[in-house]
Amino acid sequence: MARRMLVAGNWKMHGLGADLGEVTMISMAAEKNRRVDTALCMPATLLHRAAAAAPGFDIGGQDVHPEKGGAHTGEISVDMIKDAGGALTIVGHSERREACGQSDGDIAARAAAALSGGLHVILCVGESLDVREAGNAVERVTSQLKASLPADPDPNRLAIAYEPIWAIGTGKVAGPEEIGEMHSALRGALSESLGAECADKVRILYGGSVNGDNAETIFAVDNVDGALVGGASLSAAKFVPIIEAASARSV
Ligand SMILES: O=C[C@H](O)COP(=O)(O)O
Repeated sequence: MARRMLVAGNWKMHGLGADLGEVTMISMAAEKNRRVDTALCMPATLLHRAAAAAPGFDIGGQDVHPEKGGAHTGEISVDMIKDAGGALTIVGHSERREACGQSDGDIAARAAAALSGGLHVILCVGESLDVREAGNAVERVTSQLKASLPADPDPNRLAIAYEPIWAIGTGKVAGPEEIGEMHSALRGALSESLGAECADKVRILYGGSVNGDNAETIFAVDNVDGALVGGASLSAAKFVPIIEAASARSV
């Protein structure tokens, strides 16, 4: 089936109020490219202001806690993201898995809370270089996905992001064959876990050094339904060409 492309940016620990002009410019470009869905996942300090500055697309968080509230220093809840104008959140990013020791079960709980609270979710999976070089990438990442999936997710509000850890922020991009093999395997894993009809609706994004020069090639790969973009999402000059490449695929 034809799935709408989604191009999501992740600002990670970047961005001050002075950078909101970039969000406004990205919003204007998103409004001109309505064939694709566009989103920016912001640091918590900018969620509210970015949502106000970006009527053209969705603003989201970079992680979410499974509980509604409580003594969880440094965390953010579903209601806090929504209250700030957010519509989605990332869960399971490799930088959060590593920094916070999050298990696959933790990720599933975070995704479940976000979906039941009405947010869209981008659930990240990906292998280290060691695993890739040992030839175990597909097995590891499909297992990671199955163990990180929430029960009975709404497939229209769930996207998976395949992010090989060795490609994040390194300038090394997985080749089209590697991406195609992994995305096909992830579609299969979704089908085994959720059933074919549900799996067919879930978007699978690629993330890892995506930029305006390589986006067209990546988006041409089967089962690639968009991108999760880090560094190149920080400026309109670098992010808008990726949105336009997705839009060109969606004609
Ligand atoms: O969340 C985004 C990914 O970690 C990719 O980051 P990158 O585009 O800077 O490689």
